[in-house]
Amino acid sequence: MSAFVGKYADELIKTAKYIATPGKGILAADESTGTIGKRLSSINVENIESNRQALRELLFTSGKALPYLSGVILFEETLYQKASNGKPFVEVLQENNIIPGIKVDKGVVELAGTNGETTTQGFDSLGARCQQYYKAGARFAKWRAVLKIGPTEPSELSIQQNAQGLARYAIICQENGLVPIVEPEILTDGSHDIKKCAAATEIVLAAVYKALNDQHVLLEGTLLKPNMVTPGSDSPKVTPEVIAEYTVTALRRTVPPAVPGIVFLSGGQSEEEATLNLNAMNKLEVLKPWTLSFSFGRALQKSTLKTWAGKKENVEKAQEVFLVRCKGNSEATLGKYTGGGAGGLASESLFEKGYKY
Ligand SMILES: O=P(O)(O)OC[C@H]1O[C@](O)(COP(=O)(O)O)[C@@H](O)[C@@H]1O
Repeated sequence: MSAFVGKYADELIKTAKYIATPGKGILAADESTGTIGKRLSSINVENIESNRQALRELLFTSGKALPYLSGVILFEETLYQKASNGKPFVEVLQENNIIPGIKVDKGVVELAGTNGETTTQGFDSLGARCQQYYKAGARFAKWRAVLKIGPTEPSELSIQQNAQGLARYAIICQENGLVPIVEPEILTDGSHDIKKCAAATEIVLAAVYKALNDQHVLLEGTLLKPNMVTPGSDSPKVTPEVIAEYTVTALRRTVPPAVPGIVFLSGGQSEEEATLNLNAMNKLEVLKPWTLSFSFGRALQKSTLKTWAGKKENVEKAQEVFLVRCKGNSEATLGKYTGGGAGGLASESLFEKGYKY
């Protein structure tokens, strides 16, 4: 069995490697219209295109924060939007050496006969959409599979369906020049301990890499976006060092060294927690053959969003707050974060029970 080496192979490898540059990470700004609506309503801002554009412009023109980013994930609407000076967002990012990426999944649907487990939709004309997105300047993609922990979950059905789905998505992206970010997110909901999360994470990742291999995916041209291994949201918290130990162990057991980078999701952790956990992983003195970095949505944007509050006069202040988070996470990719980033605001938990994206 060998990997598919199509016409984009060299470019895929180069792109994935660049995104995984130590000291840089990904801003996940790919919230679908429904999800961004929730974020905007938290600051009493209406979910209309001009407000979505204004938020994205604030982020993408945060001059000093941009050197800490290697990629930004966009939602389709944003890929074709422009800054208020008329420059397409794609160009704004490229000029700052940030690779534009695109969310290509279409959300999740329930798997019949399960206890609320899901599979991800979006295969219809996926190849054609990837071609269009490549033409528009995207060079990587994201597809999110969602799994949960329960008495009998994740079930074998959900593990297999989601692994196959991620692998099929990944190879279609590679055939069309986009580096696939493979995201099997195990939700943090529940009262389980960290060991249970570790076991679920290992089982899921092992299935994902088997499926990627079966579908001839070129691992060197992919990135992984996993959950960190933590206790369930209804269990007592543990230190970043414990999270780091369990997370890195699970990854070392399942993710091949051919994968250049692992970029974590934040999954409802507070901004500060997510940064401290990433930092602790990078401080661990064990062999880690991949870059460990971030692809945070909420944990990069929450305090920025609050500071902005939808008001033009707050843009500059909000960009300063965004810089603090980006710089802190950049330091965390090198194990050099000393903490205390943005004060109280950044320590608020972003977790919502049974969160529907
Ligand atoms: O359900 P949606 O709209 O795709 O959004 C899911 C969000 O979750 C992510 O995959 C991870 O975000 P978090 O870091 O906030 O957990 C984002 O990339 C994405 O915006």
